[in-house]
Amino acid sequence: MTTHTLELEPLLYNYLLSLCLREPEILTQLRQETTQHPMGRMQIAPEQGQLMALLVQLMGAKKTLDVGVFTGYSSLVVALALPTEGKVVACDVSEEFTAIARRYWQQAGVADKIELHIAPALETLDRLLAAGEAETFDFAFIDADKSNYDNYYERSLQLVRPGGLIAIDNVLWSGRVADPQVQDNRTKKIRAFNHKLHQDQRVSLSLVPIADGLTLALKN
Ligand SMILES: C[S@@+](CC[C@H](N)C(=O)[O-])C[C@H]1O[C@@H](n2cnc3c(N)ncnc32)[C@H](O)[C@@H]1O
Repeated sequence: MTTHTLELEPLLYNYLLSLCLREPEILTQLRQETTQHPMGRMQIAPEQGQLMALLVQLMGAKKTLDVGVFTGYSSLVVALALPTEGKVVACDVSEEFTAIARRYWQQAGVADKIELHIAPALETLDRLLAAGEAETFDFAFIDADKSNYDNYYERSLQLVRPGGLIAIDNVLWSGRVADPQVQDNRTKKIRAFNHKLHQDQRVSLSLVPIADGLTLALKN
């Protein structure tokens, strides 16, 4: 979901973008088209996408998970950073949103790297585990329905190899997690999830205050 990095003043945020962003034209086109979409705010921020691409490159990742595709920014930015033989297993429930993603994957020439599963992500992740794919993934990005974050995290923790990375989006939830007055279910779920990860000795942890907050959990 797009939120400007932290509460940066627009002047500083635009400065940051102007000096850090190296967004390929195809991603700029996708971002601009998605901005016009009624649900466009669900798209990740471009500086966050660039960080994810850098992490994938740094790890030499080949096999990745994208939980929550929408119009395809996160899957496309990762697919572009993968080697030719790389693969993204992408999960979403919406044919309508992912039709846009598919169009951009084709245009970018990475459609054959991306395997889209239209089904509740939990079912897809369980099918991957049942098919013996535990510990075969290098990287997972979690950005679907917040009520299932813990389930997606637990499945991803089984699916990534030791030394694999799980990135979880929206963990700062526009600041609502820090406001004790906010007690809706989604906020409470994210808050509880953040507490759990803080204690979770199975991973090394960093909560990166980029966009809407991106937790990085490295499987020990
Ligand atoms: C925040 S958007 C993902 C944004 C995307 N990562 C990007 O870079 O633009 C969340 C997506 O999760 C999908 N979603 C919601 N519930 C889901 C579920 N149970 N299983 C799989 N996908 C789901 C929605 O259809 C939506 O496309």
